[in-house]
Amino acid sequence: MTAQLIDGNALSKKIRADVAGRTQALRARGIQPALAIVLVGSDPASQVYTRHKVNDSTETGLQATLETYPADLSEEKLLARIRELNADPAVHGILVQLPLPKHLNASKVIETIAPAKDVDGFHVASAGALVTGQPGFWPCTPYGCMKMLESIGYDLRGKHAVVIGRSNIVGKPMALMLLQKNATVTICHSGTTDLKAHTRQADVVVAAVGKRNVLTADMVKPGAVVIDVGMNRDEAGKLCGDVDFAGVREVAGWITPVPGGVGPMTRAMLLVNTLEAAERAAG
Ligand SMILES: Nc1nc(=O)c2c([nH]1)NC[C@@H]1CN(c3ccc(C(=O)N[C@@H](CCC(=O)O)C(=O)O)cc3)C=[N+]21
Repeated sequence: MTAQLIDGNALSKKIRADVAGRTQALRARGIQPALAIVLVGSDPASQVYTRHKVNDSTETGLQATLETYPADLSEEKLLARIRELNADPAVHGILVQLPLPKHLNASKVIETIAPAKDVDGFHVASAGALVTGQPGFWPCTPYGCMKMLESIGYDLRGKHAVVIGRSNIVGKPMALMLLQKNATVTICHSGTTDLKAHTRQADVVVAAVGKRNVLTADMVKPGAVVIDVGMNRDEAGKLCGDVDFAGVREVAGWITPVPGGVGPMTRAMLLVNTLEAAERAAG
């Protein structure tokens, strides 16, 4: 059996079209949804990513401004700028691109963003809202993974989901989202003994480690859904995920590719969150 592909490019296109429609409706009410992206330093990858985010936004009718600051920007100045953006009623979403230069305390910076504008979903208040099921913003990557499961009509109730990775921005929120949909959830990590024993039981595996070949065919139950959050490069410099795609696709029922899987969905969910922030502000 060869797994069916969950096409993140195609799904993100649908989501962006929906965002564009809702954005038009807001604009007709005189409200222009707006995202402020803050980039500190000149890391080339971050420059590419933030440019993508601006283009995605503009294409869907959202307004996005990219503010670039020198790498030696003081924390005091960055926090002051965030407070200004918090207070600006024309700005609905604030995204501070990560990683930040080392002299800046990333948690302090994120906690300074007003939770109502935290479209990345990284603020502790957003994390708390996810834990308790209250309205807030969900981190874009796991949120996008949930949309991928939804797109194939997958009912998580009673299913066993295994998340590999426990980061604050992917693994932990992913587990909570799966739990909210009534899956039985296991979180595996670097301290897990016998990872394969867990993944072989799983109906759904989400690989979010940041290392190649974390999940190979022998670790997957036939027919399982495999979601690959990884973003790595192989020895030829080609973008690849955490999953041995060629092997696992022969065993799994569904699989997400890299590129063209979770990445485009992450970007789409940022647009959804920004629009949602503007809709909430509009009442
Ligand atoms: N505050 C903050 N929020 C973020 O969401 C954030 C961040 N900082 N820092 C960096 C990471 C990385 N990230 C990506 C999202 C989508 C793709 C993406 O669309 N990838 C394409 C491939 C792009 C390529 O070819 O390089 C794909 O998988 O198909 C990549 C990377 C968001 N991040």
